[in-house]
Amino acid sequence: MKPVIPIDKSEILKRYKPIYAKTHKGIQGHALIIGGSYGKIGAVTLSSRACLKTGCGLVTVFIPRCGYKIVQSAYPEVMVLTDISVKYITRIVFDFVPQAIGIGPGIGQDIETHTALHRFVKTNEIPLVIDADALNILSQNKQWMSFLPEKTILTPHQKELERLIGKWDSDAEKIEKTIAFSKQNNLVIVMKGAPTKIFDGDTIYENTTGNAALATAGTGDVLTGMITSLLAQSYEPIDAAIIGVYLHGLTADIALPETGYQAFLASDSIDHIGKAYLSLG
Ligand SMILES: NC(=O)C1=CN([C@@H]2O[C@H](COP(=O)(O)OP(=O)(O)OC[C@H]3O[C@@H](n4cnc5c(N)ncnc54)[C@H](O)[C@@H]3O)[C@@H](O)[C@H]2O)[C@@H](O)CC1
Ligand SMILES: Nc1ncnc2c1ncn2[C@@H]1O[C@H](COP(=O)(O)OP(=O)(O)O)[C@@H](O)[C@H]1O
Ligand SMILES: [Mg+2]
Repeated sequence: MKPVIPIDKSEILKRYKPIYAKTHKGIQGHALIIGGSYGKIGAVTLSSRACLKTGCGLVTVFIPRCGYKIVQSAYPEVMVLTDISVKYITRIVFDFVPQAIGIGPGIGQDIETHTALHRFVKTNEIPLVIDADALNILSQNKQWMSFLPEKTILTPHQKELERLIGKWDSDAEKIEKTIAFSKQNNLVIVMKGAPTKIFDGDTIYENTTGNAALATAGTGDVLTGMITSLLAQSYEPIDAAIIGVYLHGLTADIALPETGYQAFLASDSIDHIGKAYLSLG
């Protein structure tokens, strides 16, 4: 097996592109975040704010109708498109071309959402990040994997990973199965945990930032927004995954002296994205 590559500051500086002084929102990338369902609009709200705070120029969310006022009043900077259905996503339609799409936070597993996801993956060619319940739906329909754009980024936590690749008996077997899954389907796998590992075939990266403060609701939704943002800003999928995971962990390291482990919230992660960027110099 190849040596595991640590994701540290030097690895990030090889990939990070500082902002061009004459840039404008029209070339900073337009990201689309698709997700939310009745009671889980918070997931896509967090994701969309994290996406903006990570630097892309425009962010639109596609959500069920029940989330319209929630997202619009929480974050006026985010644009909102709604499904025809009130509580779940049933048909994904949008009238612009995003540079990247993040799908899954809070999307739920209604049967009509399965159909909507199937229709979406069959036709979508835009760089993609898949998380949460969209991963769980994909796990139940593994034949859809062949529709995904190459190097689509999947961000499973351990349970979601198990649903995707099946159970393992040891850490070594988990790694082997994840490499095989990444290779077979030509995917970037962000295996979330402590620490998070990223698989690009048999090349494995291991994050050096982050701490137990991140063990709280919505931090994964934040990560999805951050990686989608970087993808929309024209980073290669592997670079978007690596920089996203590093900055996300760093938000918790920077916040820790202020919040301690217990009082840290996913929103604190978003609030510290700026300082995480500044630490890159
Ligand atoms: N405010 C919100 O609206 C929130 C919505 N969420 C959404 O809720 C839906 C369900 O997601 P969940 O992940 O909670 O549910 P899942 O059922 O997918 O996963 C949680 C289960 O996995 C187990 N597990 C094992 N190892 C784990 C690990 N390392 N990390 C996390 N869980 C591990 C947990 O104990 C639990 O049984 C998703 O669509 C998600 O986006 C969550 O993100 C929480 C916040
Ligand atoms: N003990 C820990 N140390 C470091 N990172 C952690 C720890 N616990 C959770 N995380 C990170 O927090 C995030 C949790 O994601 P996820 O389980 O999808 O949360 P949610 O679905 O609630 O948004 C992942 O990025 C994971 O790596
Ligand atoms: Mg999650």
